[in-house]
Amino acid sequence: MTRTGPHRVARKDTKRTAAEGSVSDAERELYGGRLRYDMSFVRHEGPLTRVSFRHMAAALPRMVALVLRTGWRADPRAMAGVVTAQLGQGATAAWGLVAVNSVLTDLFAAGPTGERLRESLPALASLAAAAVIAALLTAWSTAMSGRLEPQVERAVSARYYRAVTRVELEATERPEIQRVLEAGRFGTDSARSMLMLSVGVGNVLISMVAAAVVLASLHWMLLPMLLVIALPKGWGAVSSARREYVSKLHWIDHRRAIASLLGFLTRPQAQGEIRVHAAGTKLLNSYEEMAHQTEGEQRRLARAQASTDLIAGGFAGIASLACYGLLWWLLANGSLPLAVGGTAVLAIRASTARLTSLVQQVNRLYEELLFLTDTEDAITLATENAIPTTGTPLPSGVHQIRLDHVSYTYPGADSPALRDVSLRVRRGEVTALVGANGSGKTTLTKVLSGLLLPGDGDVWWQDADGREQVELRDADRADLFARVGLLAQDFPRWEMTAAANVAIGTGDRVRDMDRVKAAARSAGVHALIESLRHGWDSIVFKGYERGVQLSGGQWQKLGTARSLYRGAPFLLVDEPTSALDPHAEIAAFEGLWSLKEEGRAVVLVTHRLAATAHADRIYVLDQGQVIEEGTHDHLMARTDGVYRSMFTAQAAQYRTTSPAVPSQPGHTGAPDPVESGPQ
Ligand SMILES: Nc1ncnc2c1ncn2[C@@H]1O[C@H](COP(=O)(O)OP(=O)(O)OP(=O)(O)O)[C@@H](O)[C@H]1O
Repeated sequence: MTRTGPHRVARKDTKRTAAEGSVSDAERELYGGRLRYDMSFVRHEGPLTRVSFRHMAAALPRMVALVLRTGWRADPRAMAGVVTAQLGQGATAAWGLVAVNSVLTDLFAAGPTGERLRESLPALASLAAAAVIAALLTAWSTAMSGRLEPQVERAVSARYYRAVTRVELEATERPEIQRVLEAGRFGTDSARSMLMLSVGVGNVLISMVAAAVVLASLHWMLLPMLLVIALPKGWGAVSSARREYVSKLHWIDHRRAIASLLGFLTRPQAQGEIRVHAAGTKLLNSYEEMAHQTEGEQRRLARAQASTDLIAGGFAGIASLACYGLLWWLLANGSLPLAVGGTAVLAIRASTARLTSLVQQVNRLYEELLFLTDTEDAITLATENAIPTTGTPLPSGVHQIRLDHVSYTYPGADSPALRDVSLRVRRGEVTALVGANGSGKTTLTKVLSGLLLPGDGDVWWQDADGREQVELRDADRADLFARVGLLAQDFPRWEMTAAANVAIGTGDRVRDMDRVKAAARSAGVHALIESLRHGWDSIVFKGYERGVQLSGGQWQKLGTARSLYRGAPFLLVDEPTSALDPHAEIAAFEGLWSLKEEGRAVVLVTHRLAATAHADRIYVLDQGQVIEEGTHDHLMARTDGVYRSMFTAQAAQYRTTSPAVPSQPGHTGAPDPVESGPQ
């Protein structure tokens, strides 16, 4: 949205839309305008603000069908119970009205009062029975829907999350898919709300239909009368609901901006700058301004709301007056018995009171329907883009991965991240990937691990002599993933116990604490965890009971332990030592080297070239291409080589006698890079 008006919002400028007027200077300064999510649920703003009662009513069958289907799938008995209770409540409402009519007929009949009261006793008993049965049915409906709602929510959430976690990684990189998948998250609890609202709507609708049927059977004129009163009430309720919704929408942007801003004030990572850079003062002042702006917006909305209510109430009053006039005329000229008139008044009053709640609930039902539709769309899209669950199993003795002329371009990227890459990763070897930032190393590990499928070229998983082989696209991906251990640069830090953080490396397999401890020992983090007051049960996040704060390096060791615990034959580690101290780093590399001795394949992405000196094979990447390959000695022998130049530059930093000052650009002047390199 572009804005050309002055920054300060003039309060009296009533011609401005609510959206434009609700942006404060602070929001413009900190967020460049309204703080909006880049998600497709925002597309519901239009439909929801324009929607008419007719439109919503037309969507009602679809909503009901969706709720019934979801409920039936989750718990057929509870669903049947809810529907039966609802129908029963409608029937008792009709029965109650008929009983009221009988009571009034008996009371208004000719004869002595005592006799008339006695005459009305059976009808009164019937009325009481209807009330008791209605109460029982309400209780039953409450119990059944209470049992059903969480099941419905779980069913939809599980379907959604199962689907989105199976999507091909590349598909999640495409903005158009990512948006749909993300938007689906907001509808997972809509099924539950829809069920709750449907019960409410069903209840009101059935009792209103029952009232209409009873009234029509008493006198045909009573039905149009009910409708005439209902219409202005309905119009008023739709307008109020829509206004309320628009107000909520404008609040959402404000609330989001304010919450984001206040969140920083207490976020641990921001505490230093909040104090030292006075960022806290800036944020607090901005908060004051934004909150002030919001209050003004709220006042404006409240005034508009009051006007709408006044108009709706006025029309409803006029309609009621006309209807009661008509009723009076019917009673006066004897077309309607007095008792029927009394029943009509009671039915009309009860129905119109319910109407407002009906409209509000249908409005919310419609809103939830849109969100639930998003979830269903996300599930469909996720299923279409899912990693196949079938495929050719890998050869039992997989020994190597061979890449033949592999290229890969990220969706939306202008240039490929990998171009024509051919290489081999063998078990019993350490393969190092080196290169400048952005040269494609991480992307390559994603292709090697089967997370990304190349656009061109093949990735073969082969046995030792290459006779048995399966190409990545044909492979059973679950089988393939089972052979891979990953330590990504940005590996997840689960807010769980230390033990869970290691053992989560094997999914839902039963945790083996001996192996957890062995992996931690190899990663150099065992002693630290054992020394904690709650040991392996410590939650490795501060702020929880038993919570502890780990340093960056300690986390990296825990991440390494996780990938080791997996025990996979192909281990891909991306910058595993970037946060480690020198001794820990040496120990970590020694650990990786011992894995090679165990017959595993280690793919090491690192900028620490001292470590790559011992790798069996080094691939140097530049702008997605392999530009050099070989052993350390081989690469160092190339006088004009990129590897040699990088190694030399790094080694020069370790010379303590004279600092590394290149005599000319691109040349470090290091006399003997191998001897002066980090050890
Ligand atoms: N998810 C992504 N979407 C689009 N482009 C990406 C994505 N991830 C990486 N790239 C681009 O692909 C190229 C290679 O990135 P990659 O992360 O593989 O490099 P790298 O060699 O691992 O870098 P570094 O040493 O900084 O970790 C870069 O130009 C990067 O901008």
